[in-house]
Amino acid sequence: MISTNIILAFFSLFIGFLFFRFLSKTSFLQILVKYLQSFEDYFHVYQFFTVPQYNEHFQENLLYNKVSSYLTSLPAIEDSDFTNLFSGSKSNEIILRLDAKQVIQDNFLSARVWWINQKSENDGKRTFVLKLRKKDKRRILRPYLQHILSQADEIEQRKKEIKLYMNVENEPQENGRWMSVPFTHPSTMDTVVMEADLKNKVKTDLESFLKSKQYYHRLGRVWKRSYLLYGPSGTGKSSFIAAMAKFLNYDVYDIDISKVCDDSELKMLLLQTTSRSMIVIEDLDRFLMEKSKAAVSLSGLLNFMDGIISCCGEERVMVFTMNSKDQVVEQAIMRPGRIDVHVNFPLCDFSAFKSLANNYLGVKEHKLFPQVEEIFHSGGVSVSAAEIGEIMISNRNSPSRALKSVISALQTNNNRRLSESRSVRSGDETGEQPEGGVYCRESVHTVREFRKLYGLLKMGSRRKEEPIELGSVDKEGSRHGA
Ligand SMILES: Nc1ncnc2c1ncn2[C@@H]1O[C@H](COP(=O)(O)OP(=O)(O)OP(=O)(O)O)[C@@H](O)[C@H]1O
Ligand SMILES: [Mg+2]
Repeated sequence: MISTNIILAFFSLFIGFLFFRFLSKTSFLQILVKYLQSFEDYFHVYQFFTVPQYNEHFQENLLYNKVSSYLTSLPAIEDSDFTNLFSGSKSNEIILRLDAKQVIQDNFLSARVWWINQKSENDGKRTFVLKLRKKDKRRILRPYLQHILSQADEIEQRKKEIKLYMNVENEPQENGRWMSVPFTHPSTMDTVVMEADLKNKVKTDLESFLKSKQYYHRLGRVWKRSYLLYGPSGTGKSSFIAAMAKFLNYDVYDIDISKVCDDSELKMLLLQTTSRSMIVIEDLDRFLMEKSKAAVSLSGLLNFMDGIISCCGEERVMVFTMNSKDQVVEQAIMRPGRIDVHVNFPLCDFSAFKSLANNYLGVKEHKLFPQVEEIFHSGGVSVSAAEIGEIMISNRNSPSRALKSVISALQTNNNRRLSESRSVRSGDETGEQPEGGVYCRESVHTVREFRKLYGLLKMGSRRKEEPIELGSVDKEGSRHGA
């Protein structure tokens, strides 16, 4: 009797095991859910809305294109039983498109809607048909269409090829005072060597700016965000501008202020920029030092920075660069609201060196690394990522040779710095900086820095906007990161 029970127990376990295996290996559950849903759908009243490809005058219906972009971005299209694959405009891009009569489902505000791709058998014209439950229509139709429009805009923005605009002297071009070329700078957020935490903070800041349209409008403020990238020459400021533009997929308007003949032209240049663009003024410190000779006045520049002349307060990011902000006496430039985020670009330290070795030489570890680390930690090294990068590029076929060259360059640099500091101590205090004029200090993260970022993320709750210092700075404006 006991043995029969044991056999029965084993048998039911075996049947149970087979059943679970059947469920996990087949789509039985999916089929069941699908049939249950179709059964439920049977008991609703539906409304249909068509979005034809052309209007009655045979003009293209822009809404059709937007719906098409939106639908191709839905995860549901990947999950449908079959779908069309096409190559996109970029070389490695593959686009999924609905087939004729294909239906896909979308969810919005907890309601289910369906899109049917119809093709007329008579004239081949296409139409998207939106099917939704009558009881949901009043609640979701308008917000859903708005959602489609904004999503489609975002998709278009991401697909757009970005351009670099430069201001030209005297001769107005097709784009007014701007001349444009495709923006092909190879730097990206991945290739710029920078402390990971700092890079993430800037990315988060940019993302949060993109989402803040309503917030800025509610405050009656121009929807712009200004960044100051400062640090010695060759530390990656311009490369980072390119990376930011690619991250946002914004066109870049690079203003050469020496080519601007007066304040009104500067205004004009700003007015001729499009929304969703990045406006760049490099070497702002140089302009400030030579402003008595410059055609643009300080107040013209301040107005420009405030963006008060911007016609409609549309989405713009402004980026300024400086080698050092210590020399800037015009604190009005730095006033909170004019420059919102300060990002420090320090000279190279050991961890930045390791990232460069990884990027440029494909080397993560090497027996010469401890020697390089020792030189960095002995202090007094002042080299930029650009200098190290150049040595690595010219020796890229032999990582060992590249590292030896870096070591000898660091040692020479170190000795030079030592002898210079000795001569300064022995009374030769001319006030001039050594060649390169750059310093190297260890990286320090202050609690304040994190608090500031935290404040930034809670932008909506801040009463008084303050500039945010990303990357801590010591007295000499140097900090390290990788
Ligand atoms: N942090 C970095 N990460 C990766 N590459 C860097 C970095 N800094 C500099 N480089 C390399 O060095 C070169 C010069 O960098 P970049 O022009 O961005 O420096 P910069 O700070 O703008 O200098 P400057 O103040 O002289 O204009 C570029 O080719 C870039 O690839
Ligand atoms: Mg530069």
